[in-house]
Amino acid sequence: MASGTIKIDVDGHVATLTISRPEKLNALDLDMLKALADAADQVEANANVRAAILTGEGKGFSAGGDIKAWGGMLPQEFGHLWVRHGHRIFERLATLRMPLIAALNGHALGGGLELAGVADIRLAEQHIKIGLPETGLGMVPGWSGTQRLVRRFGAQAVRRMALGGEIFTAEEARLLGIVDAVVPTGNALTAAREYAGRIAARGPAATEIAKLMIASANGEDNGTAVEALGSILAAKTGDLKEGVASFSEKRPATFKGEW
Ligand SMILES: C/C=C/C(=O)SCCNC(=O)CCNC(=O)[C@H](O)C(C)(C)COP(=O)(O)OP(=O)(O)OC[C@H]1O[C@@H](n2cnc3c(N)ncnc32)[C@H](O)[C@@H]1OP(=O)(O)O
Repeated sequence: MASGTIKIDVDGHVATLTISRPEKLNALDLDMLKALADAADQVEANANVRAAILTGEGKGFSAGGDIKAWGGMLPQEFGHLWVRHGHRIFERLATLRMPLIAALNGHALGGGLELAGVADIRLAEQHIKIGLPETGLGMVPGWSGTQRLVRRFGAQAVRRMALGGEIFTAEEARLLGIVDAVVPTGNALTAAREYAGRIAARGPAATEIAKLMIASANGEDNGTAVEALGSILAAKTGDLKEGVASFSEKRPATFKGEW
């Protein structure tokens, strides 16, 4: 039986994904990773969705990777099943076509902060704790805490959390640029819905394109954003229509250079 689920609710142009394993503060094990990937696929397949929200059920956002799931894992399993697999799923979420807002209703620690880090905007309730406590367990941050979070939050903030074990309040995290705004306890989801409505009212195609361009400028994409934009552009040309038609009609293509 799966350990927990990701609940999906779509309201108008906004999808809300809720990490639902409240009795373990939404700690993430392999089942939960799979559920996150499935949820990303579902939301992205819905052409009506222009903004998404990620939040947690109960009092946690996510207390990170499920420490108890590590028991008995061989080092190579840890590397492949846990870390590399997690990378792929976090990358899937970071590259959702629509902006993603993390509504931090509770603590975001370790893998929970790495998960919050895939979002485009982070809104945190005032009482929550934010940190990367892994080295205190004899482990390193493994779901891009030393990579994506360094690019997005800056190396110094990550050094303080990962090397010094500092746990930040929401306000400290805001001052460091880790979260974008602090809201009263109980208000993260409402604030995220307001922000999502603001995004959804803007040009959806332009917003998607801008998200790709920002990822590229921030060195997050290994060139794939340029490839995605180039494919969209090529797909709109008359040349593609002619190329596909010529293939089906088994004749040489006659290109007119139609953009
Ligand atoms: C690649 C990724 C690596 C990682 O992410 S490593 C993990 C990094 N995260 C942490 O080190 C945080 C671990 N959790 C905590 O330190 C504490 O929790 C909190 C400070 C977040 C909250 O403390 P309190 O409010 O007292 O709750 P509670 O009784 O400790 O937790 C409630 C239940 O949730 C389980 N739980 C919490 N975090 C995790 C976790 N990361 N992995 C597995 N289980 C977790 C507990 O064990 C317990 O469950 P039970 O009632 O059955 O004992």
